[in-house]
Amino acid sequence: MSTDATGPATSTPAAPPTRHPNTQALTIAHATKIYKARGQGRGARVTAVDDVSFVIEPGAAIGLVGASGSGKSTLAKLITGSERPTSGTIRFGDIEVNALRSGGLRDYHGRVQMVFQDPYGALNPLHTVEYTIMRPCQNILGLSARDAVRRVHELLEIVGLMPAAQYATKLPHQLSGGQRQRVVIARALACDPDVIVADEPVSMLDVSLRAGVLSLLRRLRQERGLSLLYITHDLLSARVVTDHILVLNRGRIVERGQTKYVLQHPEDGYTKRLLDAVATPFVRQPPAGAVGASADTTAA
Ligand SMILES: Nc1ncnc2c1ncn2[C@@H]1O[C@H](COP(=O)(O)OP(=O)(O)OP(=O)(O)O)[C@@H](O)[C@H]1O
Repeated sequence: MSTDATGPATSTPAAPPTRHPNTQALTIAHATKIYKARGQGRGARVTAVDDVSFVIEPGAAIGLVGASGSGKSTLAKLITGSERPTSGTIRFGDIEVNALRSGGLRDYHGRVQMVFQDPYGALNPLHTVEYTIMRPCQNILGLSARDAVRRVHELLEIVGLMPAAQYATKLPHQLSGGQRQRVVIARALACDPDVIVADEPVSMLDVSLRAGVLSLLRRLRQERGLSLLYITHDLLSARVVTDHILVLNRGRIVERGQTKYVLQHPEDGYTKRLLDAVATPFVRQPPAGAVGASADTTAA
């Protein structure tokens, strides 16, 4: 993986699928993040993440679930290296994320990619789909312009935007929310990451578009061996894409285990309240053909 972000390497051979099996675990050990509290006077502090430890094994899909303000996004920022923990460590294989500086951090971002909540704000309205996805192919993988275009088309097909040529020339405002989120996911896949951290990736989408994006994430994980950290306040969607779940309350993990088991047998009162806030009968016994069972891969 190139550390040179100055532009495409014109002598790079044909754009191959550069996927290599991910063998690295992402290890979060005793991570704590304390901020100065906003608007609460001098010296006031808020502990956004409090002594959190877990491991994302290669190919695992972990759900990080909690109500608003529980610390989910802060934890995502610590994992992607955009914030440093007050104490504790984040490691990817033998890489200590907190110690990375510009070039190392750029390489790390090639391996651990983020998909944000807002597909409307995540894309530059002036850039075509092709240009948006090409840039990481060139900057991080070092592909030539021609090879990057080829890879863009391959990625558009992977995320179900077909025919790729039709979508490549579009601007964001010409796409639905679900299609935009697929472009965001294609961009995240462009540099062939090992891990995707998806922070509420469907919460801003119309309900009718959510199933398609969730099944895409599930399929990508199965087909490409990606590890996934799926962050949400919505236990139903976590059930669709994750095997294991961590429940976060006020920065602390209050419950963890297999997703299906935790949803059926919650032990912590906070998890029970989160579950009560959704359609409990659905969680316990999903009907055939429900969102969680959908194999939809259409470009919603
Ligand atoms: N930069 C910051 N400065 C001060 N406090 C912050 C900062 N970022 C987050 N916090 C506080 O840390 C706590 C956790 O916030 P965080 O955004 O991580 O929660 P969240 O679970 O992602 O919430 P939401 O689902 O609403 O996005 C909150 O009390 C929040 O106000």
